[in-house]
Amino acid sequence: MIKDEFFTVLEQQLDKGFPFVAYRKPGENGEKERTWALLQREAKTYYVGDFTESGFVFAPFEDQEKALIIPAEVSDEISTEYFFEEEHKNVKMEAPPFPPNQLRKLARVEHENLVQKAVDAIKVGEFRKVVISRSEKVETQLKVVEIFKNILKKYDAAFVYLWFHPETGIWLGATPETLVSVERNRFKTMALAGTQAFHNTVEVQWGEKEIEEQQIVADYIVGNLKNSELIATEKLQVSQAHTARAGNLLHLRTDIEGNLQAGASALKQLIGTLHPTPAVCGLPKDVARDFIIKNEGYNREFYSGFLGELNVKKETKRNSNRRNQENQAYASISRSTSLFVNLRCMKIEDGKARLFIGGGITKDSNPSLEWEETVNKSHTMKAVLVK
Ligand SMILES: C=C(O[C@H]1C=CC=C(C(=O)O)[C@@H]1O)C(=O)O
Repeated sequence: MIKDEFFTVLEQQLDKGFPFVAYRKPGENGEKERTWALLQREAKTYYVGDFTESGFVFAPFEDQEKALIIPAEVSDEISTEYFFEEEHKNVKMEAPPFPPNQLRKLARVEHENLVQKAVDAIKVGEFRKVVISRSEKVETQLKVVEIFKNILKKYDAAFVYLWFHPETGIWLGATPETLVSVERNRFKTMALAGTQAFHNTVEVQWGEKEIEEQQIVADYIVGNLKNSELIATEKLQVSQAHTARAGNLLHLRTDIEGNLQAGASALKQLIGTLHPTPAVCGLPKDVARDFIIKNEGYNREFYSGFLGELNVKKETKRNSNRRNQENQAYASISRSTSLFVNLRCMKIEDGKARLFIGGGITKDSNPSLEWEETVNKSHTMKAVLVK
């Protein structure tokens, strides 16, 4: 489908009030060459049951039972060509001129106080790490589809999306974090944490605080996978932590992959094991989650939940080795899943954008630097709200 037609169809779907998602995946294998959309044919609400369904899922931070799905069988799929422009890639470090300074001062004090409270709780041994977040409302003159086009233009290394559902409203984002991808029985995940601003190079030094913060995430994921009986432990591969760019930011990342045991409930259990990771919640998970819910003072909704393709049909052409069929290509159909953590995202409310941003707190966190980090992270979405 040609680009203009693709975006017109999205606008029409919004006008009708029917659920849809448009997205582009990062990654190799030409995946980022196409932008896809799944358009539900009616306004009905569907929830994920046992994760054997096929479609696109959108799950909140807190209650996995409330994960919505746009099922493949009641939707139409369309796609258009890759849409990324090199000159838009470098996000300006200066934020666009919003919101008003007074509001920001108050938000800063509140955020720094909460970070300090978290540091104090860590120092007395209540938990080791917690992710503290906030939301911020900003003006935008752009229509939703124009914002999505900006996201497509700027962020080629992220999973980028525009989601609409009458139950959730409109969400957009450009996330650097994979929750899990599964193809046949092979799964991949990552431990992503630690942040610094990108200044034209990925050859950077990391401080002790960031190294520890990311190590906690990696150890947690690897430890839980090994204990879960869901995977073949001897096949688990864990990379060294390396620097990965996400727009105007850099993070530390460990890649983890392995083989998933067979069984209909394996994917559901794997997701339950991984979500929410200490990259968005904390450690130990339950105590950190309680601290977040009690203290953050707002509802995260779908921020730091997860989203993506669930059990979508994939056709791969292979050459048969059988003697009398030599070189004859045959297609095999498999199912693949690509789920991402919903970070660097926003919700459109009354024509304004509500941005969601957070950061990992450990015993060494400095409240004022943590505030600055959320401001830097907010630029990922602010940069697409202006022409
Ligand atoms: C929680 C967020 O980022 C996570 C992912 C990467 C780095 C993070 C950090 O350095 O704190 C966070 O754990 C967010 O962007 O809102």
